[in-house]
Amino acid sequence: MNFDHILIRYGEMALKGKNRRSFEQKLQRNLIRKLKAYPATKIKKTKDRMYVLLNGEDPHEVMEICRKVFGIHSLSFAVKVEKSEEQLKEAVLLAFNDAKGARTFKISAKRSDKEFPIPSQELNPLLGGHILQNTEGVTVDVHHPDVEIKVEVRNDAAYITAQDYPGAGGLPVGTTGQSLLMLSGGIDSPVAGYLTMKRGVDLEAIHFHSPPYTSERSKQKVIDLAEQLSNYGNSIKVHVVPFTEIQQKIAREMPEGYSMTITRRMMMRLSEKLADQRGILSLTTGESLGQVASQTMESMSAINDVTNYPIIRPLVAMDKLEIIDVSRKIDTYGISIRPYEDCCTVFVPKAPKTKPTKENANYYESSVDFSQDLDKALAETYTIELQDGKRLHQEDEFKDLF
Ligand SMILES: Nc1ncnc2c1ncn2[C@@H]1O[C@H](COP(=O)(O)OP(=O)(O)OP(=O)(O)O)[C@@H](O)[C@H]1O
Repeated sequence: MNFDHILIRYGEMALKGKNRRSFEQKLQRNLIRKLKAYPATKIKKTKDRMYVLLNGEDPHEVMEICRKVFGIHSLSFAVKVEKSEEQLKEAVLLAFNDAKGARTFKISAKRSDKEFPIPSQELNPLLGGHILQNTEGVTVDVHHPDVEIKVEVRNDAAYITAQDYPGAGGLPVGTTGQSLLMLSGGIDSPVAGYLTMKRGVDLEAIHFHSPPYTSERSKQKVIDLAEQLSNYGNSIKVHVVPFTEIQQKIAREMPEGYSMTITRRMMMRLSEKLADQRGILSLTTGESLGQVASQTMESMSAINDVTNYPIIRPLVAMDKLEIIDVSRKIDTYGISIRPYEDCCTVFVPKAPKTKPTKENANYYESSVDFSQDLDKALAETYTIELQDGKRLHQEDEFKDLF
């Protein structure tokens, strides 16, 4: 005997009133897409739940994928069996054994089929006794069990549900619009992307690359990060912007103390232009208050001054250690700490202004025309697409988008 379906419980989505139907449909579509490699699976919706029918696919592999899909509060394996004592016993033991390390359990049986000869009060000790006989060092705890096994004897069959696995939470990706993630090779921006997706946002990413100062390997690192992020949402297009000439011009013609602020302002301008071309309504960054010179209140104000776009900063109130915890959980940490330089670290001034003003930045920029450089960088931008942890398209397939 093995589990034949996975029960999916919604979280916050259940609160969404009138929009609930469209949230459910999005979740269903996202699940179907993520489970493409398991073609026998089917998704079934009932009034307040969803089920993945496994039809012989590996339960644990499918569970791993479902646990990364946003919009799910918790999941459990379940098995449908004939209404016989033998089958019920086998099924509860299967459910108990799935809860690795559980030392205590509780059976909660319900019998809606009153024709079934064993009443619920008798089912609990009967099935519990079977688990006790077939395990060692395990006890029943009806108040705080490690695992609660639910048994429902219905008219058509009996259903046994095993332990709860926590889901990824949040809202189904694609229900709250799109954002352009400014993705560096660092620890923070991939985490910001993950948390933004968790709020139901579909991501595209922009990366500023400065060859030969930054290497192919540093670009590859960013692609690997986006690839990893694509496991959690829809496909992610990474737009790679050649940024060398702009950075050289800043280094040549702007006061050194302001070069970092002005570099960021150019990145913002380019990101806004690209988002606008793509019909995307917000930007997302990995900025967190107070971490580095570019993230003081004054810096953020001077950088933000060049755009009216809403900027999502999911990390703004998080500690570095909290950010690292998330990056470990989502498997981006190992990629982020590869030692390849980012364009900002290559050109970093010895003493960046920690309290720049927008007035000064505007004044310095007004003496040099950057508009053609920005247009050129955008015209030479190319795109790579990642889906479900794999690269989808070659770079030049998207050239005609710009
Ligand atoms: N080369 C880049 N391409 C795209 N976005 C970038 C790049 N460099 C920085 N950013 C954006 O600016 C934000 C702030 O960068 P900064 O270098 O100040 O901070 P950080 O803490 O090092 O961030 P991260 O860990 O994400 O690199 C990043 O989180 C990212 O969103």
